[in-house]
Amino acid sequence: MLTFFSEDSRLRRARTELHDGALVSPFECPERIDLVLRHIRQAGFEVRTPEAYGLGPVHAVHDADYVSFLETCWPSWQAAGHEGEAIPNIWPARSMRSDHVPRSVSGKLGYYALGADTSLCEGTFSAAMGSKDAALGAVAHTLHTQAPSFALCRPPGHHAASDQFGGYCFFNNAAIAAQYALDAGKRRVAVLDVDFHHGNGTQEIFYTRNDVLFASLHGDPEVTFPYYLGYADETGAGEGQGYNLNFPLPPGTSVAAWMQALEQALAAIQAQECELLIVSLGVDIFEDDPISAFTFKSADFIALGERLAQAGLPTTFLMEGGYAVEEIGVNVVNVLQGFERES
Ligand SMILES: NCCCNCCCCCC(O)(O)C(F)(F)F
Ligand SMILES: [Zn+2]
Repeated sequence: MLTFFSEDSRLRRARTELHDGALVSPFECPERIDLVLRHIRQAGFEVRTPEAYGLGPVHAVHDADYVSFLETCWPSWQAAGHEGEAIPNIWPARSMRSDHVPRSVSGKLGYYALGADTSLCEGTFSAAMGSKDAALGAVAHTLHTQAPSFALCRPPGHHAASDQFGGYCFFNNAAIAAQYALDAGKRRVAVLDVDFHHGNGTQEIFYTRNDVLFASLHGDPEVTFPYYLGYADETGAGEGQGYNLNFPLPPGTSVAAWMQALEQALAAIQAQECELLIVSLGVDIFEDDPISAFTFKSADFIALGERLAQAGLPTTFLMEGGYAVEEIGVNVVNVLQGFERES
């Protein structure tokens, strides 16, 4: 399967992540790229550098002030004399106001941040630009040829909302790709999120719209990040009512139960006559993933790819999560090869 990847993805090399009360080396590290690329190349997939699509497709999804913040935060943080990486420690929490963006970079940081797990640092903006270009290159290829494609997106995107970063995400690659497809003439696009964590950002971006059907299978937010979105009663609003489907599943969910939820998601995608399928492919549903709690074995990823091919839609896969265990490369390629064999 044709793979798109931008070397700019390597430019974000955060040193710290606030995890379980300590600053640790980030789980979402550049080495993930090499783990996946090695297996992609062993599988014989062509790897193509995408063209630079600029900020237009980003502004079609994200607010301009948020994009400007991402571009200027790191230099502003350094200019303010802060020693460490840019990590928020105050938010417009419930008791505060959120109709005003403070002038200070510390105030802006909390305003635009979902949480404190994602440090901003040198190269973050450039890497996010490379990541969304890979997504755009892949979806443009699928739109042009009907053939499936894969974008090795890093950093990931599905937690990024219209004006918020977090969960290792800055630009919502899946939303940017979906909007690009709609602008290219598709009447309805399905975004299927199979990452262990709920795609809160993708949900927020399309929540009141019926031209994107968002379906997500994920760890129950009662006990799983991002905790505050991803419940089954979130079904869309206004014109989007019925076009948002959440399938929260308890930690330890069997693959059989997970696949049953997938059947429901695919039935809805078929019923709503979607013309393109974008898969937010997180392979952190793997049984050995260090920060997740589902039970996929590597062979189950083949079955996942096969089942998605049976949906019969032009399909673009975008890399989301999956952490530095050797198997993430095997698991990604298993999905893509399973899909290709079944197509
Ligand atoms: N103790 C719980 C710590 C949770 N920390 C943040 C987890 C972020 C997951 C990111 C992801 O896997 O959903 C993505 F696909 F975006 F990369
Ligand atoms: Zn995840």
